Amino acid sequence: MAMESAPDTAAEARRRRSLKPLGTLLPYAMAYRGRIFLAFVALAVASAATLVVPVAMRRMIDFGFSADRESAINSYFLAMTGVVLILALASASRYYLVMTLGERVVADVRTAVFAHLTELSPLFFDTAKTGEVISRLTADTTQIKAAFGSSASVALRNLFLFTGAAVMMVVTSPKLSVLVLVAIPVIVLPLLAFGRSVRARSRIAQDTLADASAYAAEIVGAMRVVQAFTAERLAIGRFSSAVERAYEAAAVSTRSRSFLTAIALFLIFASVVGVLWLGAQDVVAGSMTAGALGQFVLYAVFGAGALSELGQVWSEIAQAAGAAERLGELLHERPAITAPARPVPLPEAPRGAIAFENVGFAYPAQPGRPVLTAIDLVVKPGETVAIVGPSGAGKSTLFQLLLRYYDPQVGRIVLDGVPLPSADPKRVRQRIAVVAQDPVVFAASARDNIRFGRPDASDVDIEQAARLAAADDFIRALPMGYDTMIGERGVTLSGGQRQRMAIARAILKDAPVLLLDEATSALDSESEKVVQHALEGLMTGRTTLVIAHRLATVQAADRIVVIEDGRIVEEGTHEALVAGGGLYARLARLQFRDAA
Ligand SMILES: Nc1ncnc2c1ncn2[C@@H]1O[C@H](COP(=O)(O)OP(=O)(O)OP(=O)(O)O)[C@@H](O)[C@H]1O
Repeated sequence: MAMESAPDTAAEARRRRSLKPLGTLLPYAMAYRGRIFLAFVALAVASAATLVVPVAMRRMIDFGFSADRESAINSYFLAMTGVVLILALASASRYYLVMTLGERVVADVRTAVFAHLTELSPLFFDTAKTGEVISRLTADTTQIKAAFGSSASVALRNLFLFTGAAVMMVVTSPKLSVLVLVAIPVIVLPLLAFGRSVRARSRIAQDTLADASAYAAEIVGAMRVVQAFTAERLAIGRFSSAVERAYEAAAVSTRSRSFLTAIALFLIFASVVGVLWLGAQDVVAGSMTAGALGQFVLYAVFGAGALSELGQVWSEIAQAAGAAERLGELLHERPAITAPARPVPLPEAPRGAIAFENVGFAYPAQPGRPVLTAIDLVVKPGETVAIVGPSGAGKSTLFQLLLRYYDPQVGRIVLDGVPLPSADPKRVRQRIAVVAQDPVVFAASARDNIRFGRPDASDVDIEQAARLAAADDFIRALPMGYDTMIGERGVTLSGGQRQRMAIARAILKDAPVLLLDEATSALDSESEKVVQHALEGLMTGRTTLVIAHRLATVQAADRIVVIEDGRIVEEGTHEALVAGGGLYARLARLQFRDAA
């Protein structure tokens, strides 16, 4: 990943140079075999046409320029034009075929990686850096596009050209070819040695740039906070020094690149001049025609050009191999939670019966710290259970386990008679509707935001759900009603409005089990009443677990479960628990507004 800035170790460098990871992409490319074949044909034709040009030139020099051969001149030039036309058409076809192939393959890879991401468990996203994942999806795939598109075709074309030019050089003049053969290591070896250090420097430049972008992304997401603390100067200072570091690294890398260019140009052209000089002696001595020398030099230039382009392209392809490797890692990441080979079907006619049996759990990120201990909780179909407890007690974790984002290390959870690990997690989640404390709205229309609850719902269903959730009025008042874009790049909704959207979503989903995480802060008492009313409608006839922050909720619940430090410490009705004078009585006094 471009983000990592660890220094290159030898093993790392070896791995980097291996092209094996590109194999990951082979299946994606092979879906377009026909196009690859056509690209090869175009490539071969273009290379052959290029190689014909020096021969034609030699003939013109040696035989063409004499007054008595006027018609021959005409036909040579005509033939040349024909060759050049073929060259142009074949090159254009190759370019088109190869570039669209790159775009096509990368589009498929992106979709595959994204689809795979949606399958991964929350455990992966607990530890993965969002920026890094996004960079794999965008930057790494772009590198692959370059490799599949331009680089691969440039490499192949130059390989063709180099081989052809080398053969034709030997055919034209074996003696000069031997000289060139001696010159090649003199040119190539220093360039190779120097090229490696240039690559290392440009990698450092890339990494520092990634650091700067990561910092910018973080600040852009938190601009309000930065401004609230008037920390703009601090932010600018840190960003500009990150940018400066990136500039310094880029300047160093560019300096060594320019130096490399100078050396390469000098060595290559000095050798050409040398060969030309030796050849000129032969021409003077009469052992070689001027045309043959011209032809030879042209092939030598073609060959050298091809070789230097191969060198450049090599590093691009190696980079793409690195990118492919990182994408491969992502694609091979297995979700921690999967459906068993033969999942036990949940009983039809869902009842919504939930049982936590002696559940003990610690988040995989902190295995040594139990968050839930010995939780025994049976919730009957249709029952409403309020969960109360201090912050960090483990209330939301109960929901996460029920949704099977994680598996408990001890005990088990049973839904409608089926232990969760025996069932298909997707089927389990289909039976559960969630209204989160801070509901997410997507950058989509209000209608599509609600439709998220049930993708096949009709517009009528959606508006019905919105009415029940007391969201219909405010949605209709939006500039374009249900078609108003909300979320990022759209209308910003208030906390209470977002909650009602989420409730509408849950109503639309019409699942037998409802998980509510009440928000206290988002609502004023007026909208609280509206939301409460909407929720009551939603809760009837469903099994409901609600993390309760409101007195009204706990009073309406069939049962209250009090959690402290991951254990159930009290259980009963509001009145019984207040009378008991335990933790709940204390919490109730402190926590519930208008409790007095
Ligand atoms: N994804 C996670 N990875 C690691 N630890 C977590 C994760 N989510 C929560 N925790 C930890 O688990 C503990 C219980 O968190 P949980 O969210 O269940 O508490 P809560 O009772 O819902 O609190 P609150 O009322 O403040 O939302 C906390 O100490 C928290 O730091």
